[in-house]
Amino acid sequence: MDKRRKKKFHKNKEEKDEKSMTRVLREESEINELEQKKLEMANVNPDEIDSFAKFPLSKYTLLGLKHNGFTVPTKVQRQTLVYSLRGMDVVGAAKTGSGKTLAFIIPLLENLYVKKWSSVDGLGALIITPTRELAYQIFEVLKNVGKSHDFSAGLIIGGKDLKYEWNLISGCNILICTPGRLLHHMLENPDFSCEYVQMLVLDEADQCLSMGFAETMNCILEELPEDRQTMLFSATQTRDVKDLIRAGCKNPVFCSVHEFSKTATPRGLVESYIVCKCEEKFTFLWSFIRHHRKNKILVFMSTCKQAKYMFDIYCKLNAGVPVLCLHGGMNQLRRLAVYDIFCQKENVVLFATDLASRGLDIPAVDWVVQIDCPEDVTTYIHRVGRTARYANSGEAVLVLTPHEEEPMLANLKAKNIEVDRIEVDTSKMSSIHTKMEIILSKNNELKEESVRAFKAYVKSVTLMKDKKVFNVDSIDIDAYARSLGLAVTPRLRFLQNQKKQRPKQTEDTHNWNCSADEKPWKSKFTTLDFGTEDIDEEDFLTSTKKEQAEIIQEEEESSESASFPEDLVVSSKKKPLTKQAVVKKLMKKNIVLNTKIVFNEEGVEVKNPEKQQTSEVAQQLEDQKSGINITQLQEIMKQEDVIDRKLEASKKREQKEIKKRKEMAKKAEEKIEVEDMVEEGDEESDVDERTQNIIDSLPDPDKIYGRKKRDSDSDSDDEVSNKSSDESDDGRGAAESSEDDSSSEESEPEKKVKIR
Ligand SMILES: Nc1ncnc2c1ncn2[C@@H]1O[C@H](COP(=O)(O)OP(=O)(O)OP(=O)(O)O)[C@@H](O)[C@H]1O
Repeated sequence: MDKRRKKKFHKNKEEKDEKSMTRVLREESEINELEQKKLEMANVNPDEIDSFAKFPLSKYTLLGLKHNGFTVPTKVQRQTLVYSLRGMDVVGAAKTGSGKTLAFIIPLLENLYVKKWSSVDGLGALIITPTRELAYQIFEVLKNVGKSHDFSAGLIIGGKDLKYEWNLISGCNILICTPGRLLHHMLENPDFSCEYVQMLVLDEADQCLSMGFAETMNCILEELPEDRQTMLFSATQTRDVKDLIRAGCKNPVFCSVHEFSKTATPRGLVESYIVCKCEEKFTFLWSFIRHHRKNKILVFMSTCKQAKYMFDIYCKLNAGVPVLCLHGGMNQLRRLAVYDIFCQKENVVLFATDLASRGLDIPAVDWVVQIDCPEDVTTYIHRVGRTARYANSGEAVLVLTPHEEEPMLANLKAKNIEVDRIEVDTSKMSSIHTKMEIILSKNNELKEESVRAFKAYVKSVTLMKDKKVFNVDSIDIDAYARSLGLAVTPRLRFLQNQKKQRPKQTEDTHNWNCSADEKPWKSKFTTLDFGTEDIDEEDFLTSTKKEQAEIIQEEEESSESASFPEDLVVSSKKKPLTKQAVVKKLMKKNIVLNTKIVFNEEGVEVKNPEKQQTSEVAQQLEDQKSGINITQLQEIMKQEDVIDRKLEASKKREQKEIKKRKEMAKKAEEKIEVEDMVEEGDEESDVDERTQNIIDSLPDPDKIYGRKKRDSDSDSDDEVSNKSSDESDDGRGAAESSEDDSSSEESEPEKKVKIR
């Protein structure tokens, strides 16, 4: 290094040191100031704080808040920050969309800052939340608001190689995680340490502490140091002291912001319900979606299988609005991509399970439709809370069956939730059962999906805890199956078994066909009549028939013939094969019927391995340290689509080749048959010639035996002739085998034909 460069290097270093020194000094004096202000806050009335600047917050946090447009704190933020900033344990309860995320992110950043937490100190704060989408959303808020701070944050939500995450998360100061994945790291990663964790946040605390996560959470909580600050947040907060003790809360301040509010749901939310029979739900949904095509709609269903089926059938039905689905059966990339698309689009329908019911902050959702009755009031509150967030308005409609109506309304009323009944304009309704049936009759895969959706729903009703609301006997099983497009009602073994076990008495009391006196609510309201179809729908029906025919043709060409050998595809003309016959044929052809199902470490089924193929960008994403860039995700989805298309194209090419080969083989067979016939003709003349030659070479029998004797020996002549013919057969065989040899070199299909 020459002198000049050395000098410059030293000068730069000095400048850097000076800068960091001033920063350290400035931060230190700021921290002292903040500590002083925090002490004064004990006497402040939180309701009088009308700006974040009035809180003892660092410049970095205030900058982050300002950049993201947060200047005035919400009620839950005001009420909780006065305690949480002083390091106290807080149990926060506030309506959905009221800003609870910032209420825990701000104290988390501030308290680490005041403790001068740095990379060498390791993990300082943990945020645990029940779903991946929610964890991702919190991570984004943290990234944006904490931009000016020096902390490193990580997202652990599964779906990535565990070992790869080991080293990466060891340097993180803040971790946002789902319970399962966090425990995975705690158990399997020797480098992972929670020894110095200063703060624990449980978002959607009641769910985190619920039965479903009980074991996992207990293990996690055992590993955390007792001397820490704990913050619990939820719209439906737990009040169970046992839960609070389990979570490690010490003298927590309970901030129930909307405790005395008239209703437990947001002010800008218009809530209503409709009553219709189970089998009429999908007609209602179809008409609702068709009449709200310009809106963003979130439809909640009970099970993954229903959400998947609804999405797939709506893709075929063409509702005139983009449709999406979000459920636990999807892989992480798709889930996050769907979530992002739904956030961005203005008119779109999302079929989702309760996976999407909690915490998701989706902008501008116009409608929340609960096509299946929620499990309980808590679920209801979270589902409807996906609309009317912060200062916005929104609408929610709950679909109840006549049986569910009375008990569910009573449950809602008990929690201060009033919903108005709306009568549906039946003249604008049209049935889609027939359309669904047409599609299913030609699409086996979809039919199977429909069966699965049917069974899953009935099972879910059977398993619901609240037996007053949910009664499987109130469902007209056959009619419900029809409403899903099924021509035949699938067998429900679990229901039959259950019925066998149940005493007859209870069955009778819950019977759907009970007398009018036993159903007081039924006499109050008229049942919906979905008889009339509007013109719009009529047009739709004609157009879809054509489309359906095309779809059917395509599917028959691509899927069926591709996956089954020709003789197993039952054509309409042929006699249908029995199940046993199909199985026998499949076994003969060495086709494996039961395929292995592979699960990943998260317990999620790994679908078609081809589908696991990821594009380059996807692999880059896998290698990322933490967090998911949504623009990158979109890019991945595009590239994945290209790969999917290529795969599809190559499959089609393969099918074409197979078809071509078969045709060639057939032609070759025909050609050989013709040649054989020609050969036989030639040979016959050869035989005649040869026979003639032999006959010619023999002595004249007339000369030896006289005319009479020869006549009586006509049989032996035949013998000679037969023998010659045998010889000629042999000769033909030889000729053919030599032909075989030559043809085998020339063309493969011909050989196949010969062998067969
Ligand atoms: N102080 C604020 N000023 C303006 N907007 C805010 C403020 N605080 C939060 N918000 C906005 O309010 C919306 C809802 O916030 P958040 O997601 O934190 O609600 P939540 O109470 O956690 O809801 P849920 O119970 O459904 O999880 C977000 O879009 C957020 O950006």
